[in-house]
Amino acid sequence: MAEAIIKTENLTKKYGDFCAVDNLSLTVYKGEVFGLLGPNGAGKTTTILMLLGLTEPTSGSAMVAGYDPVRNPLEIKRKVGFLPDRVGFYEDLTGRENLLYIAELNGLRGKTAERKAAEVLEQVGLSHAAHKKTYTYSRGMRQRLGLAEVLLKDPEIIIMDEPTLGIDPEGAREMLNMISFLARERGKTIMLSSHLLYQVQKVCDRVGIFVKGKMIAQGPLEDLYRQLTGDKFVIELQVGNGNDQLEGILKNIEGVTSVEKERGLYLIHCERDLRQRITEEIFKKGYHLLHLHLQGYSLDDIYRRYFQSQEVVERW
Ligand SMILES: Nc1ncnc2c1ncn2[C@@H]1O[C@H](COP(=O)(O)OP(=O)(O)OP(=O)(O)O)[C@@H](O)[C@H]1O
Repeated sequence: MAEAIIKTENLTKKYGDFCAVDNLSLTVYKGEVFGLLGPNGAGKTTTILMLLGLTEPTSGSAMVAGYDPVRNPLEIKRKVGFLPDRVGFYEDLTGRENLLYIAELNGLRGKTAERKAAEVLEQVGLSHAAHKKTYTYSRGMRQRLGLAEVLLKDPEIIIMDEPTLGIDPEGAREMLNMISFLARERGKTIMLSSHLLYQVQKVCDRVGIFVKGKMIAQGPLEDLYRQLTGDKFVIELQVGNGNDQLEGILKNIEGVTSVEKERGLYLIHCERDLRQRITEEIFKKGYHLLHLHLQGYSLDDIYRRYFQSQEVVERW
């Protein structure tokens, strides 16, 4: 069975009467990428700060890599690397010099420190900029240098607050690839927070969805999607020459459970992925296919359903 490496029970943080994190109970397993997802102000950063022992919970408890962040903040600092959403450096030093400084603070010196700095710079794709002063770095480069700093410590767990925020799409993709690599190839456990749902969904094994301090759902995206829709598959179809018979034709396909029509788009609910079968049938009947799409386990779909329907949010 997978080993829990982060576990919180009824973790709560109040600022006066305002509850920033409300009875959070979550488990993150060793080696997984867990996404803490939700809009701005949902309580993601506050949760991270509690896990790092940087702010005390009002009530509830947390266990991170076997330690209680309130009682053992130094152990947590040793085991957990943290990449904040804005990383600070000594701007007049080069990337490499900044790393050597951090290496020294972590007890690494001389050739060992230099070797390690070169290694992590290589890992984050910054070798070419190692000798440039950090004030010349772009935001994406700063994030990568921040990650290099984290990797110097070789932590068991890496927590990242909005790792792709403000980075161009190419840079964001590279950052996400690095996250995947660190989890899959290096066995790191990664928790990241984000409100950029479509971006991070590809790398997260499981996600927790946060709204107004409450975690309203957690699990693999696929499960969350199924819980929400109750369907296994929904296929969108649009044809150029639809007529009254089409709905009946679609309903008659074996495996189709129901068909809805929404502004010229047919939503075909099916027991399995019937795209090929549907395509064959509509061609056979002489319809012109304009659009055929299997609604995926997209976080955007989940986000829309949870957040944009005020009714649902209130119910939760
Ligand atoms: N020190 C504080 N004092 C009072 N309220 C705070 C404090 N820190 C955070 N909050 C409030 O707690 C709520 C949660 O903030 P938090 O930063 O955890 O959200 P978030 O999900 O990380 O969002 P963002 O991405 O915008 O940082 C917000 O409404 C914020 O204004």
